[in-house]
Amino acid sequence: MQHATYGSELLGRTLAGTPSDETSPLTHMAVIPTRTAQFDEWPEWVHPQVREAFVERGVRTPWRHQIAAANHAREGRHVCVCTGTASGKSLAYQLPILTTFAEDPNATALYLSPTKALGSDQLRATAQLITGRSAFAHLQPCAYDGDTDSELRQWARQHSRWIFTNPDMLHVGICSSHPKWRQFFSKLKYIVVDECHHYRGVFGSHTALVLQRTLRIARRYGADPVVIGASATVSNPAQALSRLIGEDVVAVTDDTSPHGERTVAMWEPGFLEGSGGEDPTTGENGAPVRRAAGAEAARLLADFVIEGARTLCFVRSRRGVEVTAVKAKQLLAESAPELVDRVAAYRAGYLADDRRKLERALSDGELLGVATTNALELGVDISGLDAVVVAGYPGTVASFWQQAGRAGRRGEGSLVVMIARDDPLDTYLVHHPEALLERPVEATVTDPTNPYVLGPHLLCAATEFPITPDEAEAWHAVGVIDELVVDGQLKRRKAGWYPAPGLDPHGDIDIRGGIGGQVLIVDATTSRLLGTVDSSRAKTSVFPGAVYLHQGESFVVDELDLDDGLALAHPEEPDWTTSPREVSDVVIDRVVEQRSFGPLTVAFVEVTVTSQVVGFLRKALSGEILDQVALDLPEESLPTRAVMYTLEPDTMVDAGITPDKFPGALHAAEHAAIGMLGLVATCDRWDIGGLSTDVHPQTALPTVFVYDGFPGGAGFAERGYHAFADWISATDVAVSSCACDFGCPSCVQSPKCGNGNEPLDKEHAIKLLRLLGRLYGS
Ligand SMILES: Nc1ncnc2c1ncn2[C@@H]1O[C@H](COP(=O)(O)OP(=O)(O)OP(=O)(O)O)[C@@H](O)[C@H]1O
Repeated sequence: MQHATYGSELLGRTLAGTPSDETSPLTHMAVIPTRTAQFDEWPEWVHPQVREAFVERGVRTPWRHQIAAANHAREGRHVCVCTGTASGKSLAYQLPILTTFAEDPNATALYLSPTKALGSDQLRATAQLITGRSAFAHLQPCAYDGDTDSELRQWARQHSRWIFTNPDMLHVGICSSHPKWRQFFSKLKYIVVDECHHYRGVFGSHTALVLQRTLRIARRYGADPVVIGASATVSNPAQALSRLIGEDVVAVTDDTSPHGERTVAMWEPGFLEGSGGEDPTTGENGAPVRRAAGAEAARLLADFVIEGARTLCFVRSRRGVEVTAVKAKQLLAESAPELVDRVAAYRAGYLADDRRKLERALSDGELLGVATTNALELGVDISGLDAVVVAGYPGTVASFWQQAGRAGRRGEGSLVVMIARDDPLDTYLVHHPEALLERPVEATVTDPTNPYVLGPHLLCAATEFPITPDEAEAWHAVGVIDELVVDGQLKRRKAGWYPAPGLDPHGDIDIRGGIGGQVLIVDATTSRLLGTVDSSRAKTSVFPGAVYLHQGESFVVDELDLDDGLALAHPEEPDWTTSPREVSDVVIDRVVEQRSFGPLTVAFVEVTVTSQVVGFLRKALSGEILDQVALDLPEESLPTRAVMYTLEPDTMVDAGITPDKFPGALHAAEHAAIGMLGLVATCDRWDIGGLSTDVHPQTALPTVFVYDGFPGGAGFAERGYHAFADWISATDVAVSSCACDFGCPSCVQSPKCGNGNEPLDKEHAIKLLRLLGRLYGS
């Protein structure tokens, strides 16, 4: 049994032998104190068999927040429960749903999760809860997703009263054939939207429209379902769920479950030294390179395992997971060979059975350390670990807490270590821990009015039931509908809008992939389908020569055929990674909104970005550049939205930036700002792009654009526009506090720069960012 201060002690032992001066990897430590439980009574309305089921599973008394949320749902209010990981959110929705099932033998419910794996976990938990109880004999909870075979699907439609599915299947397999689901829809009492913080960006916008279509169908069949949202980490939960369903929502946020003391450490790996010590290893343009977060994570994982701490180590990439586990095993082989077999790797693509085995192995102590991708972030009943290592900021505060939340048994201490990667946002966070530890999780950005998302859903909605004028109004869809009418896809009649004959739009929407077609990635040696990639991203991710990773296996792409939507690859494990080089242009199509402050103008604009991948860089795994390879791929254009600023050249000169420094200053400031946009919007740098120029043909001024990498936009640039002051001042702090001399990946270099990170001028970028901060709002 560990004790309350276990986390801090484990950290202390791990730090032994590292420098204690300013080169110490520990940049900050925080202690989150123990919280004791607050209980409530079982409400009168809870069916005795439901209560019995919980008591038998060890839940003798519910926590207060569970009852608060359950009461709202029972009383017919849409509710979003946002309390920590493992705070018993499932009980909050199971209570009202199971009670309703026990009272009404025809009632039905839907459970939605962003991943199939989480859906099957929840289904299993529900099945265990009700097995052998007469009140639920006819419930037949059932999964209905891409893996369900057609016989079972038919059975589920007819017999199951609780369907566990995901937004993709709800869209393509349920809403599209609603007449077959008539009985189910007409009795639909509850819809659970689990892990609702996952529905962000384009995926979130699609899911919002799927949910709104689902509610609409249920109402047409006479039902009026209550929606229960759940998430450990969503900002403004009432608003987040309300955006998804388009209706009012109440929130329950006061977590009354108990947890032990949690120590959170921020960790920054030191710079790599060359073999002689005085010849440091360098990356692009001679920049210093830090020790990789994965290597540092492997060392901590091995250390913690030696200490006997049950540890989960989150690594961003699948390959990183394998490398971290292998390295940790190598370290253990040297110092504690008996522990080598108690470390394992885990990543997406594993089957439910493997997950179960892993959960069991971790909880009974057979395994002590597991390196994983975020596949284990959601809904796996692994909590109560002694330590969690987060190797690289997972992109959102929400994910960070989701991962960190796996540490800590009730009443006992635990340790969370967040290791910074060589990246401006990671660097900023380990030096400004308040921006991670004290900041509310970021607003989930969705934009269901994006015409590229809305248009196809309107077609689906119209084939489900004709769209009424009130609905068109509520979806902010009048303009888009008019265009669909002009296109001949919708017909206007008296009662509303009808689909053109023969229209079959459901299959054209890919809820996850964004917008447009898909490119299939195939192993040409075996004809095996490895995966798919959105066609708009194919040329930057599966260009000829690209190293492509699939579930830990490495492939090199030989051929990309954009017309046929096919990328052919062969298995190969080279000692380098590849990153595309791209040239692009931005044309401003329309200014949506703008603000001017003397010589500074900041605007939210609609743009068309034209880009062409012209080659790629090969980088050694240490970060060193090996060479550049030229490519000949077609030009592409992306209509999207951007936040943009322009500055008068004279003002820049007055601020100490001479015209010869404009390109490097603007380019470096743009890169750093892209890296930091994730601080104000739920996105990472791969969701957005940028362009800077010392004279833009339309503005005739030095201009910087940061745009959404999705047709029609995804809402990220818009957040940047509205949170411009916070975003730019954090960017300024990130760049100026970075310890490098001339710019490195931790501040102004970008791993996806189309120009090989040239020119970049860190010193003048800081002057530029200061100037923006001074002018903005003045
Ligand atoms: N009132 C309670 N008293 C004691 N244990 C409880 C109580 N409520 C739930 N639990 C237990 O806590 C554990 C976590 O519950 P659950 O999986 O519902 O949490 P969660 O908030 O949904 O977690 P996650 O954030 O991982 O989705 C389960 O093992 C559950 O049985």
